[in-house]
Amino acid sequence: MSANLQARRPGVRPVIAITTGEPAGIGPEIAIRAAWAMRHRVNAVLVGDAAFLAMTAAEIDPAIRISAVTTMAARNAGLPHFGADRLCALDIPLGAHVQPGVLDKENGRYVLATLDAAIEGIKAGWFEAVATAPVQKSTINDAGVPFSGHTEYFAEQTGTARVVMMLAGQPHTEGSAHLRVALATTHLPLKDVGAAITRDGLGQTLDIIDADLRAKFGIAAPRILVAGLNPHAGENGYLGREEIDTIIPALEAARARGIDARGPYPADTLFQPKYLKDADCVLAMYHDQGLPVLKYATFGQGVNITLGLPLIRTSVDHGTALDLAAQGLGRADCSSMQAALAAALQMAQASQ
Ligand SMILES: NC(=O)c1ccc[n+]([C@@H]2O[C@H](COP(=O)([O-])OP(=O)(O)OC[C@H]3O[C@@H](n4cnc5c(N)ncnc54)[C@H](O)[C@@H]3O)[C@@H](O)[C@H]2O)c1
Ligand SMILES: N[C@H](C(=O)O)[C@H](O)COP(=O)(O)O
Repeated sequence: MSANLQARRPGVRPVIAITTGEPAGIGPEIAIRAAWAMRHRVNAVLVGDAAFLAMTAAEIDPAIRISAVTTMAARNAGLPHFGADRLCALDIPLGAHVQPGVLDKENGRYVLATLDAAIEGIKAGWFEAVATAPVQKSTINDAGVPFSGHTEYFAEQTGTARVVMMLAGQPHTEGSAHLRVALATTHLPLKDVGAAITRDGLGQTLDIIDADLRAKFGIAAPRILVAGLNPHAGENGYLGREEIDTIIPALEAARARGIDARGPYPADTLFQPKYLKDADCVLAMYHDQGLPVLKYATFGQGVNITLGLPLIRTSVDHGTALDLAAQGLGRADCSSMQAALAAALQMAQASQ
């Protein structure tokens, strides 16, 4: 794991960057609403085009005031102190005019520039953490930059060889335990998943989950339940050999290192209270094995957390919702953005 990039400022209220995401989606709206609703708890700085954000904020609520800071000013003098009567925006100029709900590849590099500014700001000590609003992965690719997700981008930009995507949330069903689902692979075509699951890779993934659940979530002895890859966890090799050849040896090696990793369990029956009640995290083998379950249970309240990074990064559990953005402001729920901000704050405070 790379050295921690964050400056430690004990006793100082953490400043959280909110990258405002795809400008034609709901990102700017939910970022503004969440930051404004939580301004007495969190020092949030919106990262995006300050004029566009001010215009959007004025339409949401004329009481919202936004003060702009340029990256040059922040480089020269740091971020100014700002109170709870306003939001601060770190100004990153748009590439093109925004029409809500309509993607424009001319803004693909703008979105990346907001992520780069957040990383620069964490390294420079302007921010303690970043919470990201959703981006449209295809638009960044259309702009000529290969991009599969924030998770991979933050890993690359911080020189981190392996990170882990974990989504967490409180299920809507009353009485259900808090659910955390981590992924052994992230944004990959399904045909490439099998080859991407290796003993070493799984071992490193389990090490990261175990270490971050201890350090960032205060869980003294994390218990991780691991799903198989194949139907019925391979049915003793008759429905696939990845469990026997890769997953079971990786789990045995992890247990020998002191990690409480159990499985592989058949993924179709793993997500039931009997197993989940004593688990701190479920490790699914691929995106659509784990996330549909998590999102079915918690959609709109969940948080996406990148484990293993040398900085704190959280995000929402949903995408750009272009369908809602096209209908105008006021349709999107900002609860997940608020949860992402709260999680970033909690982790930043835990690491001070
Ligand atoms: N953190 C991220 O950057 C992130 C996360 C997920 C998806 N995405 C990207 O978003 C784009 C669109 O993805 P998608 O269509 O699969 O999923 P989506 O989450 O944007 O939309 C799925 C459905 O949920 C609804 N929805 C989403 N967020 C909502 C909110 N806050 N309030 C109310 N309803 C909401 C939408 O209207 C839609 O009906 C893709 O490019 C995807 O890669 C980004
Ligand atoms: N896999 C995430 C989800 O479905 O919610 C989403 O695509 C965001 O991924 P990044 O955090 O890597 O952008």
